[in-house]
Amino acid sequence: MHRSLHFGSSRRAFMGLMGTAFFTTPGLFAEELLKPTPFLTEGPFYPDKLPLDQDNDLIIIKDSTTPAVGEITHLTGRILDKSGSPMKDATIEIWQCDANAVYLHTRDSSGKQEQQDRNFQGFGRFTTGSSGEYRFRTIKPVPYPGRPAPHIHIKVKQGDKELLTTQLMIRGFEGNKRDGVFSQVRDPEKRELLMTDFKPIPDSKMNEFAASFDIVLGATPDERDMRRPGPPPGGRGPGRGPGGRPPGPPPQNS
Ligand SMILES: O=C(O)c1ccc(O)c(O)c1
Repeated sequence: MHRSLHFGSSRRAFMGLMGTAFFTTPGLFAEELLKPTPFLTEGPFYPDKLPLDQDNDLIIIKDSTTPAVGEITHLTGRILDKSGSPMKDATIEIWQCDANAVYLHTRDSSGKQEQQDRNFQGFGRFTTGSSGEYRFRTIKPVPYPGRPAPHIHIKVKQGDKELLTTQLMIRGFEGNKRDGVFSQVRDPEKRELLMTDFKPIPDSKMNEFAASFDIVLGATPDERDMRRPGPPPGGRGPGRGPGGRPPGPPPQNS
């Protein structure tokens, strides 16, 4: 009793000393679980034809000498499991519209031939090594008609398994509050987990940005289910499971 009390108070003091590092340094304390990155819909524009160049540099297609239009952004981060261990051999895919709001999808680009930036790769892939780190060079996302929150679509796979589909938003961007898709994430803490700062890189001659975004895998199907609001007043209704979703496969967002 005395021992554990003593341990408790010294642990608190230790945590105080560690400050936020305790909470933000994954893998330091195995018993601390990280908050899983929330799911968000794939949206309608995962490329229908993948580009020939699928590398992690979306600014330059193959060995072109003309870069994409837009504000160059270095997007980096780690793919972690809930206990903070890096995930090796995880493939992260990103896709986003170009600086003129055109996706690499015929349903979007066919009516926008004039405005499409043909120098933007629109889609990229990176497979992690043992550090779990990933790295992309892309553009700072821009608003899309009907999507006032600029965003980068993300999918994480391991082998044939899709582990997470989500979207990354720009922290502090004014349009975030008006975005209907992002509003599917109601919990402010979860919204926070889908935003990061896009910081100007000091002294960058090309006014580049750096954005860091760690992805934590391990959301359960219920945590991924953003479509259905909580149980209606007076009960969940017939045939609904404890998560408030009807039995059967998880809903597909469109
Ligand atoms: O619902 C839509 O129109 C829509 C458009 C673009 C997106 O990136 C998206 O996720 C949804």
